[in-house]
Amino acid sequence: MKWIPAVSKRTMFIYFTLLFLLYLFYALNSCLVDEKQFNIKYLILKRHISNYKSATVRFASLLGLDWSENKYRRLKKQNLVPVKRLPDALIIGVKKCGTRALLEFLRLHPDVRAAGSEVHFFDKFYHKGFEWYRDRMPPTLEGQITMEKTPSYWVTRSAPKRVYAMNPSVKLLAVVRDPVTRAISDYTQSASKRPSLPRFEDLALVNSTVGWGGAWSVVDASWPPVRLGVYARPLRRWLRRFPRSRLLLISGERLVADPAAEMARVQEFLGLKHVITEKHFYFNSTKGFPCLLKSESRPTPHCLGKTKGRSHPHIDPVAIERLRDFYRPFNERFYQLSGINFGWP
Ligand SMILES: Nc1ncnc2c1ncn2[C@@H]1O[C@H](COP(=O)(O)OS(=O)(=O)O)[C@@H](OP(=O)(O)O)[C@H]1O
Repeated sequence: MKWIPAVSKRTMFIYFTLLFLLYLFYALNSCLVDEKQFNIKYLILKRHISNYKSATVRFASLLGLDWSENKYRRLKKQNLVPVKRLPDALIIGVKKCGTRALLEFLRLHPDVRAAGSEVHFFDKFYHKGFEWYRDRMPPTLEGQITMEKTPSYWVTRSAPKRVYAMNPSVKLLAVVRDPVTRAISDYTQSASKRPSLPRFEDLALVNSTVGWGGAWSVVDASWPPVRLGVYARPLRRWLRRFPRSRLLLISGERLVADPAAEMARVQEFLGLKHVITEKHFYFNSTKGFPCLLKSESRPTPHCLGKTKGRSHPHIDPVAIERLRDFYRPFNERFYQLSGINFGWP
């Protein structure tokens, strides 16, 4: 203990004061937080910072009255730790109308997080329960929207009731497209998996093997690619459970022709800040579709996958005309029910 007298009382006092201040700083456990509690990307991955230049930053003490709480719980209390939640919004359909494009475009928004693949909870896996469903969702911060898309919900009879049971105020989105093009797109997908599939015309029209334009050529309304284009029926089912204001119908054609304008409607509907604009898209003339300049997963320009925006086979114009005649009254009913004239020929 010979060294003690070498240190003056004054120096000891300074040392202890410094030590105490250090302890105090640790105990306060201060950290920088984004006041708008925006998102994991900003706080954790440190991406998209440019989007939030205006976000104010403050020191937030994590010191609460309950000293027993650890730092993780305090962060969680301030909603700074992402947790898995049931969806706030669902893309319920319609198959081959542009549902993937809509989801990928929405994912550009920092306040939207979505399950990557189709979950099929309300049609195939409902028996697994809501905990199973929640577990399929990406973690989100408070204020972020959790989403998933499964186009078959649109035509699943029990889906409206089941979705309502999960959350009666969930927001629903459905993309619709000219049912004739939709049917061809649906057929093209099947034909890509089964090259031996008969011609579209032979499946869409019955008794149509001899010459086009024969009076006997009738549309096979039971063939799924045709049946799915009768939008009025499923719409009526959804509207029995949900008010019209809770369902946004998106034009598949406009999503291709003017993605930014359509995404403005979508962001408005979801109560999101208008972050997705023209500057996110470019038109790829080779593909013939709008593509993304960058996204969450890729920093360089890219289009949706090979299976989106396929070229369609040539279809006999007479078969097209038959289908148009078939759909016309159903389309009219759909326009009436939805209150929107999509202007399909
Ligand atoms: N930006 C962009 N890029 C590529 N494709 C686009 C885009 N926007 C809409 N579409 C149209 O989306 C059609 C596929 O629809 P879905 O994504 O709903 O298909 S699926 O039901 O999930 O299989 C797809 O149908 P096909 O053209 O038959 O491939 C496209 O017409």
